[in-house]
Amino acid sequence: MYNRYIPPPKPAKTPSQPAAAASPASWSSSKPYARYIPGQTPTEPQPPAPAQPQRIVFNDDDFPAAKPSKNSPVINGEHAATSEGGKEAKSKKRRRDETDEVIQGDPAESSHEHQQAAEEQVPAAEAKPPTEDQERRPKREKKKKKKQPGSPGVGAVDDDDDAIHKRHRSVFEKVQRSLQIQASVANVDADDKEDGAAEEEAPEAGIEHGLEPLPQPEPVVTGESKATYETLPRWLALPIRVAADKTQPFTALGIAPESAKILESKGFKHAVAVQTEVLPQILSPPDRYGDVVVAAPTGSGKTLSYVLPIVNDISRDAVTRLRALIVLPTRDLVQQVQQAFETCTRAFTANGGRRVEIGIAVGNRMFKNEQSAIMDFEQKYDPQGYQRHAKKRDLIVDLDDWEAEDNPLDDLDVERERPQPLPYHVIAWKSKVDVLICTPGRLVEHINKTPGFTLDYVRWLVIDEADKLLAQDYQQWLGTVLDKLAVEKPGAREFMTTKNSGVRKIILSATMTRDLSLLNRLKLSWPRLVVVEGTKAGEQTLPALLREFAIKIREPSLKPLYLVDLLRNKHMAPVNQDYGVECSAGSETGESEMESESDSESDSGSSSSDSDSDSDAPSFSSSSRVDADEPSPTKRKPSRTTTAEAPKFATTALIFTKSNEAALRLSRLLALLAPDLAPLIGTLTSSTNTSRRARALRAFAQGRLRILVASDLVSRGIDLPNLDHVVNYDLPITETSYVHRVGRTARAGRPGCAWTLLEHAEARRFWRDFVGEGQGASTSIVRAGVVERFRLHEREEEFAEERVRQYEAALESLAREAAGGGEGKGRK
Ligand SMILES: Nc1ncnc2c1ncn2[C@@H]1O[C@H](COP(=O)(O)OP(=O)(O)OP(=O)(O)O)[C@@H](O)[C@H]1O
Repeated sequence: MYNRYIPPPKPAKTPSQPAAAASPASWSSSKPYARYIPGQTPTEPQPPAPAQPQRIVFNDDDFPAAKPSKNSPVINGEHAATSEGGKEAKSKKRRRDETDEVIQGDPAESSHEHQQAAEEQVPAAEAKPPTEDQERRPKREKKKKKKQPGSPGVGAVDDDDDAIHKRHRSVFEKVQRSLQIQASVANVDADDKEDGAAEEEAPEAGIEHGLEPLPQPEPVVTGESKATYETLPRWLALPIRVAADKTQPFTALGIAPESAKILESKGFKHAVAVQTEVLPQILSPPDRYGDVVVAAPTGSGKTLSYVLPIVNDISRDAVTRLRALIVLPTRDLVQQVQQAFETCTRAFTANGGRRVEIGIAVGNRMFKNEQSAIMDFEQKYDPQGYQRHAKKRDLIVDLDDWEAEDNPLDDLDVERERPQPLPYHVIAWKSKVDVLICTPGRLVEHINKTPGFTLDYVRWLVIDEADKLLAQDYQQWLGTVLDKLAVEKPGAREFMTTKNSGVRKIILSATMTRDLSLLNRLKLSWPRLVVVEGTKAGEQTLPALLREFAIKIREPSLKPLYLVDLLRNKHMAPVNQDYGVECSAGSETGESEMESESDSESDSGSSSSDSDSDSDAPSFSSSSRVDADEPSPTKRKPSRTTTAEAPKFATTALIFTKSNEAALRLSRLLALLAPDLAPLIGTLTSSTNTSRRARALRAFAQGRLRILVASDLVSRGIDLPNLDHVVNYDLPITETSYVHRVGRTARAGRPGCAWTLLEHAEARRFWRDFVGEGQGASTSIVRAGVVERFRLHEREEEFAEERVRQYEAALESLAREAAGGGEGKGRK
């Protein structure tokens, strides 16, 4: 900021004063700096004219090259930045400023001056500070002269000399102050370095150069206040909780006694926890309506909780129409749920209800065959409709001659393949099924391509394994289906047991998402969330009777040998009563040892495993068909391999690998390393064709296969009756995946064991993310017990050389087979 000084009125000058000052001698003064003197009036004696009479010019030597500065003020229309000559040049500019302009009071400028002045090294003796008035006066006078160019010069020159002196003093004073400040700053820095800690210096008295800190707003105080509102919708924040051990007779839940009796004969004596809450939510008229979301652990009986009420409802309808859509992520699950529906249908038929027709839609058979399995037609007399049809058909015939490649009416190909009506008749389509159980992709295909396929009458939509299906929206299936379900046809969606109409959605998973953006896509109406007690939002609860073990793999290159040893270990024993042996983990003495368990007596090679199974355990899985021509899994014989002696592998195990390829390879390697187990090993991958998979599952249920090597294809939903052991040969990627994998055992209130093989690099992740142990650990998995560390081998030297050689030979053999020449190619 520049303030102009307004001096008091100037006294009149005597004629003698200006003459001396204006003489040429005064120009050659020894003073280092001279001052611009305006042109003289013609009446006065003229001094020898300098080259540039308007201004004193300084030698370039005095001002080495300087960089332009944008802060430099404009002088005579020429920016100071254009002058060259380094810092001295700035001084020059500054001096010009001082003589040509009155510039005062700008602290920043003042600071700049200090620096310049310091560089000039002016003797301290001259540094007597003038008063402010003295300092300003010459400038003011100079201004005045500028305004009156013709005024006499001698007195003015004297005044100017004084002013110059004063001005110099002012500059020197500033230099002194500046030097003092620099010295004090340097001292502080030195002290700081010496002490190793910065100490607060008392503020330097004197000029602050306008560097006071800007006023700052008050710091925001971040308290630990809690939100006064719930971020989740009410139905999600306040679920309906049901105790895990709750049971109730089916009759108390609205199931007719005759049906309950049939269910009991199938092994379903009473409703288990999740069913006790979900059945009334769906069955009871008329106050209960709206959608139901179910989050309950693996193997807790979620399937029956929707199958029973849906069959109960539909069995009251007189006509077969597509009333229910059940969407599942895999074909194997579709077949398994089909079995559950068949079982329940029998129960309700016994009660006098209409037989509910069940259909499936998966990608493992010809689409045409599937179409004809779910849709039927009849000829209906309708002359007008026939006319319309004939017109359309003629159009198609004409188009047949049209050989354009991009025939815009190619869509009518579908029309061509339709059955043709009799004269004066039309084709009336009708559904052959009441319930369609399907994978999402195939469902969309039927919606788009199957003549007469309509969702107009659908009033139940079930999405099982919902978190998976929502996360991967195959062919935008959900949007397509919901759009179709939004179509209202009067009376089409009326429920038989209530006065309600519309579509009811049942959404289930053991690892239900709480992601609202995903749940919102379901367009739920009046939803209720049912959870089994103990499950909190975001938690994934493991079955209560599951025991988990972790095995350290010291030599990852020999991992398959560890697996063989685990399978042969005495702790790898039957844990379900079908085999007549209690859970044996940690129950035997021998070379293997449970690190955290004391041993107790039991014999994994118990002869009781030879006896026929006599369990009442119910099951409706595809692998346990109850067809007349096949033995019931609940009455199964343990195995053809079971003899009077102890079986080679008395228990059952499902081994998970990271990929299809890994599963196929491990399966073959196991057979090579343990030839005696080879006939008991099966493989389940998505690259195995569906009928083979179904055969393997059936063989497993019947005990002909006892070891299944699988990819994550079967990690969800698959119900393998009496599966004793799950082995994580490869560590799963997510907690959710772990929960589903190990949840293949310890189902429906039975015990089971899960074994995880851990290479060194995986151990940390496992204990931290899946178990919740160690620094920074956190897991969403909730377990009743602890994960036990299990040591397979006692000796330091785990595998004898001979075994390692055998292993290498097996690997070579595998490589030969992979190259196409091996014998074992194409096995199970
Ligand atoms: N009321 C019941 N009484 C006895 N057993 C039952 C009952 N309900 C279901 N089960 C049995 O429990 C087992 C697991 O049932 P289900 O497959 O429905 O579990 P789930 O909760 O769907 O598991 P996942 O989440 O793994 O799919 C099945 O073998 C089934 O036969």
